[in-house]
Amino acid sequence: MTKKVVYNTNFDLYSSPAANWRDTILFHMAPNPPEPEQLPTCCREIVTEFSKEMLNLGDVLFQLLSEALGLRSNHLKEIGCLEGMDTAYNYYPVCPEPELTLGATQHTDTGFITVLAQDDIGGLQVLHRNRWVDVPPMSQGLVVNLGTLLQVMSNDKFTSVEHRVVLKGAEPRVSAISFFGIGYTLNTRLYGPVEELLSEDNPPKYKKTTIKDLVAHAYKQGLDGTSFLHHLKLMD
Ligand SMILES: O=C(O)CCC(=O)C(=O)O
Ligand SMILES: [Fe+2]
Repeated sequence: MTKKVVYNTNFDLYSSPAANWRDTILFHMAPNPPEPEQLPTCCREIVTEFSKEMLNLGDVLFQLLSEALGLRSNHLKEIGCLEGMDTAYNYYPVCPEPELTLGATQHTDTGFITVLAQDDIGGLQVLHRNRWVDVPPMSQGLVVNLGTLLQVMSNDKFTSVEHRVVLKGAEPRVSAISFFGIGYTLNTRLYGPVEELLSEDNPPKYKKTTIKDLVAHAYKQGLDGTSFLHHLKLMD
C-alpha cells in the first residue's frame, strides 16, 4: 500500500543531476485521506484544515480554468482533476554557501495545477522571457502554477510555468503546497488534449498518458531542469 505520509530530503536524489537544499513532508490527502492518527500530532489539525480549504479552492479554480478553455465549467472536475490531491510542506534550511546551490532546481510541476503559499522570506522565481523573475511573497497571497498535464490537456493553450527556488541566505524558508493530480496514481483515466478543443486546425500535439505513467517518468527524470513535455509530444 502506498504510504500516506512521506518524508524526504529530495524525492529525486538518485535521478536528478543536483540535489535540492530542502526537506519535504508530503501527505496524500485525496481521494483517500490518511486516518487522523496516521498524521503527526504536531500538525494533524492544520494539515487536515489546509487540505479541506485547498480542495474547496481547487473546485473553484478548475471551474475557472474550464471556462478559460471554453469548456463547460464542470468539465475538468468531471474528468477527475479534483480527485487526487497531495499537500507538501517544504523546509529550506539556512545554507552556509547559498550561491553554490538552489532550494529547488528549475522545473515545471507535473500535474494539473499547484497551489502554493510561501512565507515572507522569498526565493520563488519564474522564468519569463528567458529571465528569472522573483515572485515576491504576499501576505495571504497564493501562487497558482499550471502543471505539465494541464498544458497537455489544453493542447498548449496554457503553458506550464518553469520555476525554481533560490536561497536568500540568512533565514530558513517554508512553503505549503497542494499538488492536484499527481498523487492519485490509481486513477486509470487517460489524459491527453481535450477532444472538445481539437479540430482540423488544432490537431493533438501530445499523446495520452495515465497519471501513473507520467509520475513514473517524472520520478525517473527528476528535477533536471528540462520539461518532460517532449516525452508526450507527438511528431509534427
Ligand atoms: O517552495 C516553493 O516555493 C516551490 C517548491 C516547488 O516548486 C515544488 O515543490 O514543486
Ligand atoms: Fe514546483
